[in-house]
Amino acid sequence: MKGAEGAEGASGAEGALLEVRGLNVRYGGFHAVRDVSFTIGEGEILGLVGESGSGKSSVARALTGLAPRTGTVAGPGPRGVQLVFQDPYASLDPRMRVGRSVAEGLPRGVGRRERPAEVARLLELVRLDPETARRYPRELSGGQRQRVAVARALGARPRLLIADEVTSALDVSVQGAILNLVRELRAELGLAVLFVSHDLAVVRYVCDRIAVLREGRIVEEGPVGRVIENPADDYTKSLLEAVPRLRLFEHLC
Ligand SMILES: Nc1ncnc2c1ncn2[C@@H]1O[C@H](COP(=O)(O)OP(=O)(O)OP(=O)(O)O)[C@@H](O)[C@H]1O
Repeated sequence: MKGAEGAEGASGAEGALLEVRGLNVRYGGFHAVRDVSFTIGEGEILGLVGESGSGKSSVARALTGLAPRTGTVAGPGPRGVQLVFQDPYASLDPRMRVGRSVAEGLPRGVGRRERPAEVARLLELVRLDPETARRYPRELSGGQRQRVAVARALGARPRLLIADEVTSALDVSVQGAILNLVRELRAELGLAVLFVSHDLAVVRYVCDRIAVLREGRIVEEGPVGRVIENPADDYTKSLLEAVPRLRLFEHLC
């Protein structure tokens, strides 16, 4: 539901896919996310950055109902937003073949007979051989496992993917391939992404805009180039100074 305030001049709010206003997350007496507001447009990739403990995962989890929240979240319904976590080792059931894990993400409307073809389509979408369906997670590399987790999330045909530190558990050599996959999925499916990461090099490579979170509040938000080249906030500057390898992914562009 759109707020009644109407034209308040917030850039991008018009026609936004997701509109978050005054989001708060409290764990008992601890106030982890404080009055956070942002929008994500159709097919847009918004980076959410900040140091450990700044509240990034709490925002991601609150948007998918996994953390307690107050505030307004207007956007796609529950199936329209899917979350992919940092650790594909933990998010895939080790006793389940990949095909079954991916099939679990499909809506009920997909009949039993259509499922194998749909699973194959999803595996191809994340650049995995459909034969991968017969394998177990332990037989795959970390990058392949993360692709399986993305395939499962895509089964619900989301309009927004929340990617929470999806490259952090991977070798640097594999990170770029997963980042390229995120960009390709946006181009092919028009998927919007909330890309949560502590790594500004990663965020710079994949995002259109970034929002910087500090102690639960957004201290700066804007186009990724502007925020990284010319940060307005001292905290953003200190985050940038802590990242010695900002150019890492440029060769992939
Ligand atoms: N379930 C919980 N109960 C109590 N406190 C929590 C809970 N989850 C997170 N917190 C606290 O909320 C704050 C924000 O945590 P959150 O995981 O959202 O931060 P983050 O920026 O994602 O950090 P990291 O990158 O280390 O995961 C931290 O101080 C954390 O200890």
